[in-house]
Amino acid sequence: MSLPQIYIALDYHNRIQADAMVSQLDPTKVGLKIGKELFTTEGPDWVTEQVEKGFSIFLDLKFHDIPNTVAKAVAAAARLNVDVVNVHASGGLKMMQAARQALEAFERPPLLIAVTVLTSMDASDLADIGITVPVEEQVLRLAKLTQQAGLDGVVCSAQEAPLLKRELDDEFKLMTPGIRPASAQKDDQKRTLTPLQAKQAGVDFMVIGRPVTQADNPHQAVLEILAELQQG
Ligand SMILES: O=c1ccn([C@@H]2O[C@H](COP(=O)(O)O)[C@@H](O)[C@H]2O)c(=O)[nH]1
Repeated sequence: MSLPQIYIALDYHNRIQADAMVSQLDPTKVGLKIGKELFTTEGPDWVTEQVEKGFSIFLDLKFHDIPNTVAKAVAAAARLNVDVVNVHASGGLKMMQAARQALEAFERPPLLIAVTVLTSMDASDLADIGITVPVEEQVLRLAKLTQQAGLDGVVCSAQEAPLLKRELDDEFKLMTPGIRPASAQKDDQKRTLTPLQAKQAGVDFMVIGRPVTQADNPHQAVLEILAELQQG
């Protein structure tokens, strides 16, 4: 089964808001990205409801812990029949290998990807945590480590897609948040591209949240993004 090109980030506090949004979305056109806030409030049953409606789900819980804990968390996520799960690459090689191994028992495992450098960070944010190399270098380093651990791809900015597609296996998937239509505000995102630019940069999947969820007409906002992508 092929996965949708766009995942809508449902950063809502509870199911009342999220259900209202989901009812405007077409599971044949977009997937849903469920993150920490909604998952913590509504839990796995709400995720299962969305799977049963036919949506492809990216469960974006960004696990980052000791290898044993992450392996068990990733397996628990896979039992929800979601299509994509993730960890933080900065958890290290052994943590990622343990996560990979935990999915071996599944007949149809989700894609397992790792966050490189959050799209809300730039070089000065990296310097704050002691990383003084350019952002692209750090993203590439973590992406190579992720590939070495046998994962399926990374979360990165679309800005890094040309570099990663050049340096890594073409099958290695790129999931890119920080997507902003030209008219949208950047919010807390620092490394952004428009949907069309991201497509032309070679990304596999895009995550789009506020430009859709905060739009006056979310359904129309999705249609406009899909139309933009048809151009490229
Ligand atoms: O590097 C990352 C990793 C994850 N995210 C998540 O994607 C969405 C983006 O939402 P927008 O409203 O389009 O900014 C959000 O849920 C983040 O948790 C990311 O932005 N960057």
